[in-house]
Amino acid sequence: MGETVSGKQLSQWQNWAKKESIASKISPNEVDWLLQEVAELTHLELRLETFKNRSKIPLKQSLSELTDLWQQRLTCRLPVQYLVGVTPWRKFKIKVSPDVLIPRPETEYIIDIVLKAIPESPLFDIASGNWVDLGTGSGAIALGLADILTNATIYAVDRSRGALDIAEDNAIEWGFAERIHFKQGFWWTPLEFLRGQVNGMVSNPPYIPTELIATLDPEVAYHEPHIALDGGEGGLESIRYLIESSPPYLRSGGIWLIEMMAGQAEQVAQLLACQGSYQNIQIFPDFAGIERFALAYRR
Ligand SMILES: C[S@@+](CC[C@H](N)C(=O)[O-])C[C@H]1O[C@@H](n2cnc3c(N)ncnc32)[C@H](O)[C@@H]1O
Repeated sequence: MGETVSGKQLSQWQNWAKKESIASKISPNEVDWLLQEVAELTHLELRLETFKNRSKIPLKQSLSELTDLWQQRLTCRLPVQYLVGVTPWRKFKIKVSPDVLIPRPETEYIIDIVLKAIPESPLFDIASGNWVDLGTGSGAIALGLADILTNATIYAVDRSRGALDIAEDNAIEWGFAERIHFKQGFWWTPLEFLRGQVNGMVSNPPYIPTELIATLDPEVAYHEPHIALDGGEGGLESIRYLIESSPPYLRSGGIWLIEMMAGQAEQVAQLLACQGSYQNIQIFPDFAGIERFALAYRR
């Protein structure tokens, strides 16, 4: 339930939440992130506290509800994105819930790699036709593809019904409901009808070795869905499967592009080369210079 508070009251709450955050080794900037959503104040207004002298600030949730939320952040290490219910990703504000992986800033770059990869394909019509986002989660990659490939039809697959519900909401919110088709199932399985007709497959599959999951930050290990993280023993189970299963679906010259974990590039390139159906295999670094993306073209 919302309430209207004075700027002074909000500033007091902001200061309390920031102090508690610092004591819990959580970035105090996250408090402003929450307040941007709840109080509809800008990042700058919050940082400079220019709202302090306002007599009335409407809040979508009461201060006592905000306190409860912040306690969850501090004690349960619930990611702030799940508290707020949205996260920024490329030009989108994406709805998220604990049913989906929070789309990461690194993954934004996969859409730019698609743009770099398209001119290198021998297919003149590669930017249109059928494109696929396997393991769509919140639908972030599907939205990114629909945004840059304005004449393409996107098929977005996930095994998780909860994830697809969120992804569908995001597609509707951003006006892509007509061009993104959602399917529930195991990787390519719900897309049998697209055999030999896909121009591009883009995926950010689970790639964390099972044995490492318990060592991740509690925000990730306790709250993000393990189906989105767990890449099996060694981490390459899903990537290996995508390498083996994709050739029958891709047109000759079609794009195969995935995100992977630091340290997996050499093995992924080798698996692609040994499979025999791919050519022009390339590895791309993320903004930190770490090799995180593998691209190949169907022979
Ligand atoms: C790392 S998350 C990526 C989510 C989203 N694409 C992103 O980049 O933020 C991996 C996604 O793959 C889905 N997934 C895992 N195994 C799958 C399978 N066998 N078939 C289809 N989707 C699967 C998970 O539910 C999860 O949404």
